[in-house]
Amino acid sequence: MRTIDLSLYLVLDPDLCAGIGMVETARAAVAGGASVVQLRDKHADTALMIKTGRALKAALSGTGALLVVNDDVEAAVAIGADALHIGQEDMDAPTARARIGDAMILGLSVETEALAGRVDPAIVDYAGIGPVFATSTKADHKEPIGFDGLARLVRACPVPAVAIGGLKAAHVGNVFAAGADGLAVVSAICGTHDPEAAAREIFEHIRRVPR
Ligand SMILES: Cc1ncc(COP(=O)(O)OP(=O)(O)O)c(N)n1
Ligand SMILES: Cc1nc(C(=O)O)sc1CCOP(=O)(O)O
Ligand SMILES: [Mg+2]
Repeated sequence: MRTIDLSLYLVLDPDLCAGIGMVETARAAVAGGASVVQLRDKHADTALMIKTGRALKAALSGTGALLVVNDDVEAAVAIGADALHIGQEDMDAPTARARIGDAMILGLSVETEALAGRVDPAIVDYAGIGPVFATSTKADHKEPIGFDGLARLVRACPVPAVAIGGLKAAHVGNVFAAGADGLAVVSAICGTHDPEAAAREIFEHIRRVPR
């Protein structure tokens, strides 16, 4: 059984993290309560993804936090990442599963109710659902779905779900009320003057959610 604690899911951005770097940002966020760290670098080639991913894997070792690699299946396998995350336009889920084997967690982006209903729980372990709000972090994001849309997609989706897109600490209650298992954030942590404190603030909101 491939399981993942989606409660506080940090997605790294090399530009927003430029001050202290992605590895130090990840370390700080995990100290503040992040349960997952995704390496997302849209400009890196596979060699750089592998180099950064290995450094992240070493930094996360022993913390319990999981390392996810975005888009690059070859890098995910070479790093020995805990998970690969793909979008609808990256690769189909059966192909990704065949490439990563049975043990690695597979996450899939889902932007509509129809796509949520088509997720195969035998292949995909969690869904990234969004964008909840418009965000400048991802220029090519789809139409925002809001919390009502999030709730609809979560209901239609047969696997655990993490909400993404424009989310901040103040949204934690709405995210869990919509039925999601956690929130994925970039700018709420990356590039803040104190990523550990930023993560801790979100984590404290999560701890107070009645579950
Ligand atoms: C947790 C999570 N959810 C959604 C995405 C977006 O994936 P995708 O649609 O493939 O877009 P890019 O991130 O690759 O630009 C994600 N990365 N993580
Ligand atoms: C990486 C990503 N994927 C999205 C999606 O909707 O699939 S939105 C997004 C960026 C989220 O950044 P921020 O937390 O700074 O708004
Ligand atoms: Mg992608």
